Amino acid sequence: MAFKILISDPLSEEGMYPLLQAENISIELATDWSQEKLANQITEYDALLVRSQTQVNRELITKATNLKIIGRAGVGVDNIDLDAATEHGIIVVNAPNGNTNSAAEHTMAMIMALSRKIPQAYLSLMNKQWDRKKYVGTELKNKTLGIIGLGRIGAEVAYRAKGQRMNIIAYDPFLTEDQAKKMDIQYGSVDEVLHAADFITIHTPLLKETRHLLNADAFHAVKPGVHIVNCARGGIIDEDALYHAIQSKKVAGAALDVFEEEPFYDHPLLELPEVIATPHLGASTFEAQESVAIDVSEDVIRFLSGEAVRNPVNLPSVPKDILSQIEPYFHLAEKLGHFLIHLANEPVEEINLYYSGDLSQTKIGPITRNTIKGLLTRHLGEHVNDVNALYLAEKRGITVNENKTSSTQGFTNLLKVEIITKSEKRSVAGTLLNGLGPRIVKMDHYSVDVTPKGHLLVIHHKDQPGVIGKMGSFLATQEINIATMQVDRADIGGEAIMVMSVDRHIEEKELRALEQLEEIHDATAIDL
Ligand SMILES: NC(=O)C1=CN([C@@H]2O[C@H](COP(=O)(O)OP(=O)(O)OC[C@H]3O[C@@H](n4cnc5c(N)ncnc54)[C@H](O)[C@@H]3O)[C@@H](O)[C@H]2O)C=CC1
Ligand SMILES: O=C(O)C(=O)COP(=O)(O)O
Repeated sequence: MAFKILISDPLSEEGMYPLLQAENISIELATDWSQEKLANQITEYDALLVRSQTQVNRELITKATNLKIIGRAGVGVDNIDLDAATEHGIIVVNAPNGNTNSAAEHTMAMIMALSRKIPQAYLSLMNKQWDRKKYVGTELKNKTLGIIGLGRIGAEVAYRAKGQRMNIIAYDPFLTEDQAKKMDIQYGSVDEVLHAADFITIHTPLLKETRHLLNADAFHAVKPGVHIVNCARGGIIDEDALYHAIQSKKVAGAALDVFEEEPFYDHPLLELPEVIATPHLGASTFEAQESVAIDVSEDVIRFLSGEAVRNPVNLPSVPKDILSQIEPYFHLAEKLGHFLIHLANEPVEEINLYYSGDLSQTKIGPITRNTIKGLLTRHLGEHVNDVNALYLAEKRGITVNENKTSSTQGFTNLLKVEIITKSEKRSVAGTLLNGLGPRIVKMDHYSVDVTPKGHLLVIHHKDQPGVIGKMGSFLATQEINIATMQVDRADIGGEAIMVMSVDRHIEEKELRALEQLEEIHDATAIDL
């Protein structure tokens, strides 16, 4: 199958090399397309690659009926409606590491340009002014740099600023006092950072909690003469509040790379001589662009080839070593879910998963998602995937419970899936046999040994002589060949089951004809 990839923001050509080399992938550049054209054409594409410009909003996602993956060649995903992507089963991946250095270096360049008024002095010189008094700056040495958000970029900025002999005070909800000590920086709350810092730099994502984090109240709390730097996201600073804080001289200056609305030309902030600005250039280096484009291209290729991605945004990421342990169970889990849903005669209200043996020792979330995907696909179709499976279950009011148990029933690993409907409880259990692959080993309270593959026929019948013969004759008259057969019963002469694998799909009318046989209670065809 050939996949079509649309690239709607400028990506490094060298970084696209993995895509150009991949088989079955065609690329189209849409960097000059309007949002309207994008919305009209997006349905043709399997993957969309963007940076920060393209607005991947709900409207676009709703029209993207074939889209499977959105790749963000960079960190911030605030231009992508993640909820809409998840609801539509579209995985979002980013490239979180490739531009860290560049963003940190740009931040340092901004801090230094701001402290020494380099852009203003340059402009003045270009206007044939030789003004040495007006552009007297401040040293960084022994000044305090307040960092809000000490993630990848914030930490790199701290490291570099220490090279400038600055004192660092930082706040991050994940930063402990111990960690701060190890990094030889001071730990502080947001208020403490605001009070102590001569320069404040922000390195958080734009979230509900960080929107207008630096607002009029914050500018009220800062040290007079503070310099503000934002190379993270527009919207974290309230631009009007910053304008007033600079006008009132509470804030001495600001260096801004990002803005609430981009492109950003007409805001009064840009008319203030204390403000220096760049047009969102933090990640714009050859090195960073090549790196993020390679990372995101490789993840898109992995995903389209059915492999696990490295940098998922709307799925919890799983460390590589754990993923290699659990990936073999994905197939078993999906087949168990798909098998079990055929046994439900009423809407499912609850799904319980019981993990035992080796499985009780590992990360089970991704296995659960694959089980639910298998279960829901029967009625919801192929758009269910491990990105939206849990969301779709929840939307339908189905409760999903995961349990780890010690009861292995003799297997080294066992996954039992149970569904509860208004009036019944049905279950199926499977294992991964070393070297032999997945097996279904239990159906309700019956023991079986079935490879979850191909066309299966499940029969509930009365345990009495001749039933198997009758079944065989009936199938023979329909020219249905039996490949394997399993039988189990509760008690002699009581309720029994047969699970057969057969060579073709069994039609509904053939199932109903089977049920006309006296000893057969019900017959279900399951194609796995
Ligand atoms: N200007 C540019 O071109 C670039 C901008 N960025 C932006 O820089 C920001 C940081 O990127 P990374 O360091 O890679 O991300 P990261 O995820 O490694 O770090 C973000 C940190 O912010 C912290 N945080 C979250 N809420 C907070 C709050 N309320 N107060 C304080 N800290 C909070 C998190 O705990 C995390 O440690 C992102 O917004 C990203 O989009 C990234 C690359 C280039
Ligand atoms: O990675 C990020 O978050 C950035 O802001 C970089 O944005 P860009 O890819 O240069 O449009």
